[in-house]
Amino acid sequence: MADSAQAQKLVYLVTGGCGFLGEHVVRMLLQREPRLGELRVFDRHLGPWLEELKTGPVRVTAIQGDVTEAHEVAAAVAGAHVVIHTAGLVDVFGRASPETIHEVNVQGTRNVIEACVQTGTQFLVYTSSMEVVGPNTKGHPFYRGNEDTLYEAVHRHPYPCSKALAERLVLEANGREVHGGLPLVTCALRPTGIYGEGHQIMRDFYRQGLRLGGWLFRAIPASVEHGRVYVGNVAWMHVLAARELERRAALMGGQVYFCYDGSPYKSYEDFNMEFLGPCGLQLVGARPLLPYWVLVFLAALNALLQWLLRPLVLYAPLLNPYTLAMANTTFTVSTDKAQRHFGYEPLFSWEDSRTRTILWVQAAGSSAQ
Ligand SMILES: NC(=O)c1ccc[n+]([C@@H]2O[C@H](COP(=O)([O-])OP(=O)(O)OC[C@H]3O[C@@H](n4cnc5c(N)ncnc54)[C@H](O)[C@@H]3O)[C@@H](O)[C@H]2O)c1
Ligand SMILES: C[C@@H](CO)CCC[C@@H](C)[C@H]1CC[C@H]2[C@@H]3[C@H](O)C=C4C[C@@H](O)CC[C@]4(C)[C@H]3CC[C@]12C
Repeated sequence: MADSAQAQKLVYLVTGGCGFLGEHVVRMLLQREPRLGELRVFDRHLGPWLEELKTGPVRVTAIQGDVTEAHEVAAAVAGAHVVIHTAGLVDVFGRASPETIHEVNVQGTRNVIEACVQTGTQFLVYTSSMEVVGPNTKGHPFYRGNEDTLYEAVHRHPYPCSKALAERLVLEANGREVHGGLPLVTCALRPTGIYGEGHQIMRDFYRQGLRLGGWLFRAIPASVEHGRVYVGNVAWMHVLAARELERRAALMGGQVYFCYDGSPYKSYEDFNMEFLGPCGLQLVGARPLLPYWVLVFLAALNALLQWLLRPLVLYAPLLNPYTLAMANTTFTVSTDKAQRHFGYEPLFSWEDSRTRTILWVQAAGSSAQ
């Protein structure tokens, strides 16, 4: 007799499935979801690596589409059992306009929810962000916080504003009746800063260090702790949450979960050195080389230049008032809610996550030369 895993094959849709996190979610589903019958990968830009997945036992369907186009989303969602909505415009550098960020992150999410309701898809996992909570614009520390920790969430930047609005839409949609009469079950996962294979900012820091002869210069005090999580564990948490939403709908529906693992709490720069150090870079200075007010001045200058140059050229450096505030504010998470609600335990140890990331940085760095 066929067991239940064989009896019911499910159709999953991953929006943003060709992004940094999305690719890991896609690969994780193929490796670790026994009930997977078809995997739809929806993205504005499809990756060539998808081709190699099409030869495996699970049907992989690549769909080029835009989450801001409601009809494209509805066509992709129709017939899917589960949607993992990870597509988003991640921009804290001022590359995209606030309107575009809102359109993709908020309207795009609204389109996904409405598509679920119209077509009868019952389970929706949303990739939110720690930034729906903080760090806030006042620089208040969030130290080993959990989902119930009181914190003054004050957003001004378009990216966290959009993620907070989108998360609220997803949570409020929990319980809505979908086509066919069943209730929609939703939850939101809030990763801290994700790292791992495919992390473009890490690669950029590496290349910058190489250009500077192997040196990086400390700008942030080592005492500021920043939460980070390995991409493989974030992907695993999505797969588990999606799997358990059906069985534990009453418990998980409408809930948020911080996404975390055993990665050490460190400053943003010291954490990056865990990977960049073994790749030959050195971080100069036990303390920041420039006084904080100089960084504030440089960040403000960058913002001014960005505004002045906008009609002519896109000037979007790493340092701006928002990224400086983020890097300079302690924000760390410590929680067992995901473990209690759906049995999440990190799949990759810190040592494993570190080794995998180092190997990737080395390969990404050498391919750039
Ligand atoms: N990177 C992090 O540290 C981090 C932390 C917390 C949460 N997140 C969230 O995780 C998700 C994935 O982030 P990422 O770091 O992998 O970013 P990414 O830019 O690598 O991936 C996003 C993907 O979404 C796709 N996309 C963007 N606009 C689209 C549109 N209009 N229609 C269809 N597809 C579109 C992109 O092509 C890309 O493949 C985002 O929702 C982000 O807010 C990221
Ligand atoms: C002042 C610089 C000296 O070296 C350091 C600047 C670092 C910043 C570029 C990054 C510091 C914190 C990062 C963000 C954080 O990890 C969490 C995020 C949440 C996620 O939803 C998207 C990415 C990001 C905003 C991430 C972006 C880069 C930083 C601001």
